[in-house]
Amino acid sequence: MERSATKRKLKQSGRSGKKPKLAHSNANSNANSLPWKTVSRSKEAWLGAEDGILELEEVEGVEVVYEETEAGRVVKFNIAQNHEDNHQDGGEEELAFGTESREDEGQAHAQLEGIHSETEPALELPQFDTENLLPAWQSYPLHFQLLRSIYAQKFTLPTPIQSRTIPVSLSGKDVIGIAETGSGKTLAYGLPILHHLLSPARPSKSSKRTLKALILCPTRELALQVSSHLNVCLNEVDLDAAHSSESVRNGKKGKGMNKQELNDPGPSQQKPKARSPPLVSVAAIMGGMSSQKQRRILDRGVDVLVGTPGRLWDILQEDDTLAREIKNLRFLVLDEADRMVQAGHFAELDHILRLTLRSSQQEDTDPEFKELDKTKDAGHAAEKENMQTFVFSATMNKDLQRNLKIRKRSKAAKTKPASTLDDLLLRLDFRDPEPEVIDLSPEGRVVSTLREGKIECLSADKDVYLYYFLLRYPGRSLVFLSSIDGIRRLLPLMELLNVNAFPLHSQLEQRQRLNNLDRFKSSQNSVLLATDIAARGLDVPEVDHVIHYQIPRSADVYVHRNGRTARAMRKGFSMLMCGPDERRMVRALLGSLNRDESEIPDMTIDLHMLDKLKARVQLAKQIDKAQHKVKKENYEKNWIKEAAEAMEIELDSDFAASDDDEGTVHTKKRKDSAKVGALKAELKQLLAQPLLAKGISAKYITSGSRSIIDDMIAHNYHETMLGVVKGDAADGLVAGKKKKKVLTYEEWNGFEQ
Ligand SMILES: Nc1ncnc2c1ncn2[C@@H]1O[C@H](COP(=O)(O)OP(=O)(O)OP(=O)(O)O)[C@@H](O)[C@H]1O
Repeated sequence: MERSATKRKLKQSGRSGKKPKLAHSNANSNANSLPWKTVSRSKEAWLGAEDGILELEEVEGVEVVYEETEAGRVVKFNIAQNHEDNHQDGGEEELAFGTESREDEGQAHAQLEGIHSETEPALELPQFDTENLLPAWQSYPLHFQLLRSIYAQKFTLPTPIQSRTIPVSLSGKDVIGIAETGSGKTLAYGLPILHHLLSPARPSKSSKRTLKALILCPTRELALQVSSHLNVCLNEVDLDAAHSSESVRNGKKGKGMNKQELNDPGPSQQKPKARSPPLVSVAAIMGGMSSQKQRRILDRGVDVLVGTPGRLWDILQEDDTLAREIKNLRFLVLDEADRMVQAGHFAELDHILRLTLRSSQQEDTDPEFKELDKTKDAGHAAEKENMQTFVFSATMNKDLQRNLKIRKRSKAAKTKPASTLDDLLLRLDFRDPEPEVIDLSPEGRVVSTLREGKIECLSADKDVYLYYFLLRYPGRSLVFLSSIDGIRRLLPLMELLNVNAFPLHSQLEQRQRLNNLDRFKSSQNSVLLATDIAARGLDVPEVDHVIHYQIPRSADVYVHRNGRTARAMRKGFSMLMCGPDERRMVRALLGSLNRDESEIPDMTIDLHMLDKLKARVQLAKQIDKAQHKVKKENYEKNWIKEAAEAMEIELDSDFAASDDDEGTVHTKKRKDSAKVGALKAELKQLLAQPLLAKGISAKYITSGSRSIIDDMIAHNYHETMLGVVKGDAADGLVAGKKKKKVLTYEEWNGFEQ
């Protein structure tokens, strides 16, 4: 049974004592056909604990029956019809990949029976006391559920891109939004979409909910993150817990409100008694996860689908219903659109976008999908006309923005396959004759809270400088390398040096990727060695440093990599490691951002300390080489033997002789591992020795040419490098270079530092 992998049992209902009425399920029914419900998870959950479990599903009121048949023991499931009883129970959990919010009884019940709960409008809409609790959000007429969530997340002020985008989107316009990394673009498009879906229901006769919003993202992590972000806004909020000891009034925290006031917004604004708001279901689909489960979620029907083009196109090729729904979307979002083309999803994205064109734009539509158009009903046709398109990125060139706005779609762009991002975006069929371009990208595309530095060194010395930086400035550091091989080489070195490092690249399994992100996130002093799959959109809170171990291949990549730190107006630091052969690239890269190399100051390096670290790194490299050699020899020998056995051939007498000579082999193996052992012991000793700055005495903290006692008393001593003053990486920048112009968002302070 597919679900047994989770080691959880299906659960019988009836904790209330009443025996549920049972109906035998179809003889062919299997675990997949049961009424699984997805459990809404917190935004952090997918990056959080629980051993990489991404999303949970639960099933209630199911009895497992074993029948002895001639073919053996057969499992059957009986589904209880008494759902009210079932809802009093806990329900069992299972790994899956979709999420739904607000499973109130009526809605879950309706879902089991295939009746959409949007058929009746809500009786009385509850309100939220925006005036007192979120004064800065007062002018945005958002659904109370969203406001409650915004309040619970302590988003006191809308970010600039949110305050510009939300009113425009709510008025029905298409938006092309460009704003710096970490500036809250997800909610800039997410809140208007959710508001529309949560707002008083329009009668719906369909038995299953149909897709209303499609959000396309370039990477799996980003797709999961976006769906989690939206689900957090839909989760039931406990305002008591969210602001237990503090309150927000007039944009200030901690003043003048008590718990009772928070949860009791006044007689006219009581919580609803009769009915919860309409259900909104947000699901994520992406490669690397069970397509069967993702299909099941789609079969149940979702309102908002977040996905990567590759997996979505795979599913679409077999799922005409979904293709039809995409043809009738209410919202289409391209998040980090420019990256999607680079991620090798070009063709898939092109196919998907073609589905969203109106008939008048469809001369070149795939014949496979043309048929689908004939089946659309009048209601869908109206939706199709209404589709709102949102294109968001932190990087989008001005020409493209202008062309998108004036919809410069040449005949060639319509008929030829798209070959560049510009072509692709120009294919978008904006329903709005005047899409709104909101460009808030800062000058030079540098986020105001980001400080930048560089280290110029020989390429062969980068490992030592990196190790120096990581020890000198502890924190959460995201190190970008340009190749997976580079990560594979660097990771064992870091491990041997006791650096808390984890890899992230496309050749890891999805679960490993998420686990590593989780481990990186859960330690305050950790290192993520990543390729550019982590460059876009990833919202890992509080990344202190971004390190460009290798120079990014374009200015956009530099901007997005840097965007993993200094998010939501927090401080952040980015460091370029530049080899002699890379200087030209750095100049070109900064030039294309209208910036000068001299704007990025050098880091000061304590050469005495660097020398000490050099010895450690060299030893670690020796160990790694020796271990690698042993592993390689074993692997090759085994591989040849296995291949020979499989092909039933005899090995060369030399090979066989050397193999037969067990004594020699063992002696060699012993020698090799003794060598590795000795080197490891040597490194262990080196790592145990304190790192002392020049002039510091190891024996007497009050002696030496520089005493560290004062630093110790002031709690300002460096924990690993004794005698070095503790400080941020930005404190280690060589002063006197041209200072970067600091741009401030006067209207938005983000989080408190
Ligand atoms: N109004 C707000 N106030 C404070 N923080 C916010 C607000 N809106 C969103 N955030 C937080 O800011 C962080 C960045 O948001 P988000 O991931 O949407 O940024 P982004 O602009 O899409 O970044 P990127 O371009 O790197 O993808 C998130 O942790 C989010 O929860």
